[in-house]
Amino acid sequence: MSHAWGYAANNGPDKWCDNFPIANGPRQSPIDILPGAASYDSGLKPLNLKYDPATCLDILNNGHSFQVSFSDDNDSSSLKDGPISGTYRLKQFHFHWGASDDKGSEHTVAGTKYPAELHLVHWNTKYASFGEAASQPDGLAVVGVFLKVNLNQQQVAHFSYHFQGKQTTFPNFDPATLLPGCLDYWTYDGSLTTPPLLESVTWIVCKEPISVSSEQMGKFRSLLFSAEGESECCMMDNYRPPQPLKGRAVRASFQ
Ligand SMILES: Cc1cc(C)[n+](CCc2c[nH]cn2)c(C)c1
Ligand SMILES: [Zn+2]
Repeated sequence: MSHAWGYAANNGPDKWCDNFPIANGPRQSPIDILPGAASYDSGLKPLNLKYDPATCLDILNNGHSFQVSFSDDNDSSSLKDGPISGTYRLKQFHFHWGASDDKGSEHTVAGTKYPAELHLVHWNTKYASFGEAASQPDGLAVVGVFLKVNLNQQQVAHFSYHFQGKQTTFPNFDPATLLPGCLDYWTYDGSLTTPPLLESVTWIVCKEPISVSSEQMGKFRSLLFSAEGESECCMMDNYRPPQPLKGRAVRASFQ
């Protein structure tokens, strides 16, 4: 039977180790970030993010989140500097969110959960492809951005791709509009937060959240885990809880 992992009681994060034993590995994500325990590293460079809206391809409800994908056959949309060396190309971004505004982020800050978290997934161009990079310890760099709800905040973007498998073109979206004004960050070595949970991610979590409207959160929660024709199951609480730090250092780019 194929791995039908999800976020329900019968197939959710507590069950993933049955098919993906790395779930209990030494560098799993997300984590609870303790600002007081993070060490300021003056050697960390500012993030150098360059995004070209022309590389934006499509938006897909993949049954676990909705994902906006980018063409990655050149460095038009890429990440350099920060904690990484070399050039990492943007592959996709997606979100994780809760059923209510008191939960939804994957990373937490001294136990604080945000209503949602954006992940911008980049892969190391020292490898031939995203797929190959995803299996290497320095293969991926994911920029995490917390979302907070600001009443009557304008929409982040009009995503409403309801059913699993629903895909449509999504031209000229500029992911830079999703970045906070201040790019101070925490960084640590971690993993994908969904199966296959590969331990290949340099995490870069921005300290400053971005604001979304409560209407936008409502739109997220109107998406469906289920495919057309199946009994409808609203997509929400699609987040993995924090995992043991297991001695890892968390560094801060700011004092
Ligand atoms: C090869 C690969 C497979 C998957 C499900 N993902 C997404 C897993 C994920 C979602 N949020 C954080 N990690 C990535 C980034 C790479
Ligand atoms: Zn994610």
